[in-house]
Amino acid sequence: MSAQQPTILYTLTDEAPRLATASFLPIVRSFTAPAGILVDETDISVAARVLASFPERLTDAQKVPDTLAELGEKTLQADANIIKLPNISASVGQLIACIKELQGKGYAIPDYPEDPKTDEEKDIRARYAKCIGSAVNPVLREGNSDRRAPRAVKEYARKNPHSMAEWSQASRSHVSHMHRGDFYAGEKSLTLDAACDVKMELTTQSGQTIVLKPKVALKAGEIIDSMFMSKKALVAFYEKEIDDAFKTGVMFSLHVKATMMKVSHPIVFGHCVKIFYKDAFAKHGKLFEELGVNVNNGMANLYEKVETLPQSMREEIIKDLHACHEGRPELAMVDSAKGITNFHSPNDIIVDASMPAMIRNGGKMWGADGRLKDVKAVMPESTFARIYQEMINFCKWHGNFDPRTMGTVPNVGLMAQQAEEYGSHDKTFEIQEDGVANIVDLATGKVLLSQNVEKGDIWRMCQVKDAPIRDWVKLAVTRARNSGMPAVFWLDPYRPHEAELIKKVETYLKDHDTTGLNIQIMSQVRAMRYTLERVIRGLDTISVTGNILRDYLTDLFPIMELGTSAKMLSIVPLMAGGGMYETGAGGSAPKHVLQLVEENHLRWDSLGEFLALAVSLEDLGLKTGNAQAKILAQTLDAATGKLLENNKNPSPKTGQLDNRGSQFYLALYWAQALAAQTDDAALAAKFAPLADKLAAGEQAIVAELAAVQGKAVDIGGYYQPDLDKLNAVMRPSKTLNAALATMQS
Ligand SMILES: NC(=O)C1=CN([C@@H]2O[C@H](COP(=O)(O)OP(=O)(O)OC[C@H]3O[C@@H](n4cnc5c(N)ncnc54)[C@H](OP(=O)(O)O)[C@@H]3O)[C@@H](O)[C@H]2O)C=CC1
Ligand SMILES: O=C(O)CCC(=O)C(=O)O
Ligand SMILES: [Mg+2]
Repeated sequence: MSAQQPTILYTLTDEAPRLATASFLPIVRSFTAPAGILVDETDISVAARVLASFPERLTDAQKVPDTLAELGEKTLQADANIIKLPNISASVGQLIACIKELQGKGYAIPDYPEDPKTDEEKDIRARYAKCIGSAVNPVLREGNSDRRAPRAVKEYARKNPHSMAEWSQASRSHVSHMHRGDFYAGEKSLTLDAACDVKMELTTQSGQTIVLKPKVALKAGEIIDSMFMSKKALVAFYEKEIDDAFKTGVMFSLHVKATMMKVSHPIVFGHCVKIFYKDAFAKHGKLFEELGVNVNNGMANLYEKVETLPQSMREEIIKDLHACHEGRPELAMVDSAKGITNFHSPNDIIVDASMPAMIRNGGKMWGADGRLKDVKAVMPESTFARIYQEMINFCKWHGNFDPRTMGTVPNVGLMAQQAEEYGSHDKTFEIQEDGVANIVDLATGKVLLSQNVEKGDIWRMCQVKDAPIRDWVKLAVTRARNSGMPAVFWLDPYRPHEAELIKKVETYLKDHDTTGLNIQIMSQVRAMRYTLERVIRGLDTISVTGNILRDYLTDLFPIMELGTSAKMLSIVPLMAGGGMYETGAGGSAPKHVLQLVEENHLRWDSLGEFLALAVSLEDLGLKTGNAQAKILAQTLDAATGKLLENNKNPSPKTGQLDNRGSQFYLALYWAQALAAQTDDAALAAKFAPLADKLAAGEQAIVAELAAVQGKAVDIGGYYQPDLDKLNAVMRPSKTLNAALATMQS
């Protein structure tokens, strides 16, 4: 990395965004090089993170640095300017597939020990645990979150509305959540006057004291919570809801966020599978245990383990599993064509994306027969589930939203420094024995928060530091001022954690000039209702939320308004002064990779990348005084607007314009805008020849990009594609490549 040159760090991630980067980075560099801006890449893919975990097993040539840790350190520096694409938050299944692929490529990394016994196996497992789930975002998110639909994107959606299925008042779809015994029910919370160190320990009924977490350093002003989910209550809840769905003939679905809540949600998921297949587990439970089956990783894990059995036993088990369906409701499918149900893997139905998809579909999900049906959406934790029920109630009454007229709902989210539940997995435990779970001040021995727990309960501690809360309040006021929109803090005074937050919000709002601003605090359900009443009248409202609602709402509203969260502008103003620009608010779309490999068509829309790059350049211009960076930003925005106007987004259909074609049009419009601007004649002169070459080559380029489609291609790997093969597949237009090359020479 060069210290002198202004630098943008561009992340290499996984799946569709990684593919799109192979063609987009050369374009970006052709535009930034003439302005003296360096674009460095940093590989934070799951494959790179796995390799960085086992340096001692790799040859010198194979070793890779711990780029994620390096990037995490960079976020603490004032000059950080990072473009962060979505990455895989791996399930155990995905991790194992990644390990196999890397082993096949000659990397001597160890197998994933599913049931570690020796110290060595425990060490390996602990290292791999750091690669599972949402392992990247929490390291980099050293700031709060500002996500919104840019005006041009919203306008485009108004003029080109995506499909929205109709809602019927007779719909039987609904949300079911626990009403007692969940994390919400018994939460305790406090704000610390002074810094201290605490431990988390369990005093069992038999009188033993087990230290679960020896030390957590807490700062003054920090809010901490202790909460638990009762296993007994959870299991009873599942029994009741499965039974209810069966009796009333409605399809059953379970929605969790096992990527982010990587310790608690696989357990919550596993209990549901065990209850659903209760009879088969009663009969074969012991054998499943011997086989090392862990349904917290989904039914896929069970089927895989059962494969190793002799045929007759295997057939009996499969028969017994099928027999369970008789007294059970129909299960929602992830892929009905392939027979993949909602229980296949906990990462297959990720609540922030799955619930909006269900609501957009008129409250329906796919059944095994490939038809859309009403569904019971089970989300055990009541804390946030109720917002979805409120939206469903609203849709039943008012009908589906209309993207042509609906208002917009940007979000300001409390996220920095592993705020709230999303930072809790190293402080989450499955209780081994009945007892009392205490958070204890290490210096004084005083018990700060205490819970009575039972075997199997999930107990966790969450934290949120004071500085991020102040920063969040400031960001909310700034966004309200800059946008002129009302801002609503979605905070529930009946929830102890949020009651503590409300006190702080009320205090810190006084630090700002809020004259003329409409800033309110409402519980989630009221906030949803208030926002939706405005939405259908075409009015805009900022949602100011904690970390989980940040995640949920920034998929929910964009999916209603724009058809996808990929078109969101997603900024993380880093607290140390730098900026991280996330691309979109969605994921990495595995289906897109499959289509590319089978048909050489990439439907991924890089609009999120275009939007992020523009704000990244704008910020770089402001902070380094590089006037050309500002011009690059303005012209890129204009080019993105033109791209939308001219409908040059990728089509999902093979044979039509895809990601590569869309990127070409962006380059054409960007070069034309740069050539046409009059603020910097030298820059205009540099880009005029490129604009001419791209305009003259349009037909040839589009034809070259279309000619390759329709055939299978090999990119040399899923988790670690072969770079030569990837570049060849993603950059098939000789005319475009030659034009871009003239800018870097
Ligand atoms: N910030 C991050 O790093 C995040 C990472 N993830 C990870 O992403 C993976 C998949 O998650 P999932 O919940 O399925 O969500 P996705 O957002 O990947 O997928 C939902 C659907 O949205 C559409 N979509 C999303 N982005 C784009 C885009 N840029 N262009 C076109 N269409 C898009 C696709 O629809 P269609 O198929 O119709 O084209 C896709 O199938 C998981 O590994 C998850 O952990 C998830 C969220 C955020
Ligand atoms: O990190 C992840 O797994 C998902 C992040 C996410 O969904 C979000 O921030 O919107
Ligand atoms: Mg999300």
